[in-house]
Amino acid sequence: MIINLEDVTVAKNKTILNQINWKVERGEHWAILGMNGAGKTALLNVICGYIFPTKGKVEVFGEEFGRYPWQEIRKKIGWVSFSFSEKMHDQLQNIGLEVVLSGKHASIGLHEFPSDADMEKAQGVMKSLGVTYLERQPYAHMSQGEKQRMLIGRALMANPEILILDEPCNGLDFFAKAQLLRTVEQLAAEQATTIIYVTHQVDEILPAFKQTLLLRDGGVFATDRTDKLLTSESLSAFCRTPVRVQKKNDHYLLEIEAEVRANPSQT
Ligand SMILES: Nc1ncnc2c1ncn2[C@@H]1O[C@H](COP(=O)(O)OP(=O)(O)OP(=O)(O)O)[C@@H](O)[C@H]1O
Repeated sequence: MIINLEDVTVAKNKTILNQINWKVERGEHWAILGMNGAGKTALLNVICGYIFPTKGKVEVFGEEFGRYPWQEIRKKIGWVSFSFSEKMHDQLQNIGLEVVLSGKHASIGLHEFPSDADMEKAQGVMKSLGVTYLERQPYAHMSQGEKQRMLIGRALMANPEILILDEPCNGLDFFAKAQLLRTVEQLAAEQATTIIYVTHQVDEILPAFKQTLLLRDGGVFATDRTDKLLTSESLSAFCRTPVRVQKKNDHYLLEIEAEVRANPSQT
């Protein structure tokens, strides 16, 4: 078990997370689907030890929160967040290769001359993400989609045992999104790393994410195999509104029933 949450509750002036139970086995790939304000970020913060649970037990890599130095746990987790890409001001002048290399020590710039082995690894990571062409390009001049892939590369440089992709398609146009999803799909197929993909969007949940957690109002609505959860019936209950889910070319598509009724040609 790589993550084990038991009855985790976080209460501030309101209940943010409510009795979360969730178990992740090493090597599994999970999607976390939830609307705005469902508690996705809070849940990630609990796992990474930035928010203390009010009640319940948090175990990561078999260690219990409160009984183990969590900075050691964090070193083994790569959390790639869209909001982080906005905060990378210090990386702006760095070229792609330097951004990826800096992930080895989770630093902003490069403080030491990289070894040949590190260079080789960074180049390998960039190749696997399809961004070799960005090795010499300043981060500042990259598109949003390229920056996102660069940040994934940066996280991979530290050999994380858990890779968290936190809404990585935010702000991407449909082409960049398709490209990024292809990269994620490939990553999930090739890497032994446990990947957690956090999203609002059903169509981003790729076949490689075989397990899904539906998070609603700070609580676990359901956890199960993705193909069992991403159905019209279960997502209608989850969304509290009739929706229709279809699978096309391995992608799930969700339509709100009212829209379908307004345009019967789609049925
Ligand atoms: N420190 C805090 N104090 C009080 N309320 C908080 C705190 N942090 C988060 N919340 C609230 O908890 C709820 C869950 O927030 P969270 O950011 O985890 O949601 P989310 O699922 O990540 O949403 P989004 O998809 O919009 O990013 C929200 O209603 C938020 O306002």
